[in-house]
Amino acid sequence: MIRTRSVTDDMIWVGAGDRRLALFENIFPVPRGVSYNSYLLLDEKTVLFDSVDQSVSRTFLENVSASLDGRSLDYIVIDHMEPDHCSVLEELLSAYPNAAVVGNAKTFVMIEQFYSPLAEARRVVVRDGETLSTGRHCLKFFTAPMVHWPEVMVCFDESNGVLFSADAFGAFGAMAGNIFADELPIQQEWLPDMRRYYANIVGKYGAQVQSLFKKLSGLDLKTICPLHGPVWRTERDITWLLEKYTLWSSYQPEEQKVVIASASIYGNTEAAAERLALELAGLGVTEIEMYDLSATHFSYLIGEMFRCSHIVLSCPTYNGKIFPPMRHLLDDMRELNLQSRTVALIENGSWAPMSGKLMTAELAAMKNMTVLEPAVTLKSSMKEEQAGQLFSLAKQIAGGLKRSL
Ligand SMILES: Cc1cc2nc3c(=O)[nH]c(=O)nc-3n(C[C@H](O)[C@H](O)[C@H](O)COP(=O)(O)O)c2cc1C
Repeated sequence: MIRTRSVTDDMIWVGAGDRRLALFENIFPVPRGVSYNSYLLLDEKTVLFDSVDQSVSRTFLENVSASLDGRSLDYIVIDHMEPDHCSVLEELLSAYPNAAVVGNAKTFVMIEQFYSPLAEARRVVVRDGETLSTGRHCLKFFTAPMVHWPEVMVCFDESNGVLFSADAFGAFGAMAGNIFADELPIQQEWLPDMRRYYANIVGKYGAQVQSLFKKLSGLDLKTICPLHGPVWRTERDITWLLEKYTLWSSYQPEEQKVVIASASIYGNTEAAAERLALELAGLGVTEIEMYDLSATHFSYLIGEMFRCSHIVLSCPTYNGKIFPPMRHLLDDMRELNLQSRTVALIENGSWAPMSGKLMTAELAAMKNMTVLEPAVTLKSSMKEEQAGQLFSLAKQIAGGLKRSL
């Protein structure tokens, strides 16, 4: 049964959604599912842009076959070799024996690493800036190294302004019929999962995303077709999307807001974090998010940290170290290159509190982090006499927020 949608008059979305997957990359929760997008261009030559994950291969192969409607497949463009887009490659190659694979030199190295050797006759090697004519359409390829993986490239259709953007501009979440951003509640429902996807999957590579933007500047982008999530086709949506990506890739906060990352074993450190939130609220700060690190997957925190200008890290000492959930979060903050945030610290310990000093050292290894002084130190639990210290911290945060508003 065919389950496709037309994107342009001669290009079809032939992808599929997976709502059963618990963890994307076996690590990121996807409660709204995920889509694997693939697109078929029906020009004088037929071109398939990327493919899908094994889990949706049956739907996908049916979609391709029905959309080709008896025609043969001439090209399979591989913008990204990650298995969630390529694990059906061998099935495609045997189902369509005349199809040649279009990729760059690095693509073909990875094909051989993951799969069987590919005959020379079935390879079309493209370099950065090269074009391929398919009849009415002219496809231009731009390498985009480390916009997730080293072999990544994007493909711009010069004849109609469609950009096949690989993992860039992707999102977690499976679509239900409405595959276009202008049909979906993007700001209300999709934005948190777009940001979480960007921050956790591509966040580390802000500089590489910016380099890709430079290559694409001057192109008239009419439609953006990513490998996950909605297709973008209105000028207003594309402008909004590019603005978000400009902020995220330059590690600028989207909003003047506070996110409190609370780690706690028995609740005493958490109580102090809650008191800080109340002091902030008392000072007129309206948008405060607080998460328990043991109950919330770190990817949500990373998403929130890419959004918010101010971060509070609240954590007890554990065997002379930082309590492990916070350690994991700090590791990820550094790995994903999070930078240019203001951070306040609350530490705790019953005999030798160390978590504040250790968190400060971790933050010093990140770029342009401002740590507010002094951190609040608790000895087991917060006493009312310490309320003044939390109030001072809240005043510094609120003052900073107001200055940047
Ligand atoms: C397994 C374990 C190891 C701990 N290690 C330390 C430590 O090395 N230094 C210290 O001062 N406190 C240590 N503590 C004590 C806690 O940091 C302290 O009781 C703190 O108040 C707990 O805060 P909470 O109520 O937010 O969980 C440890 C507690 C546990 C359960």
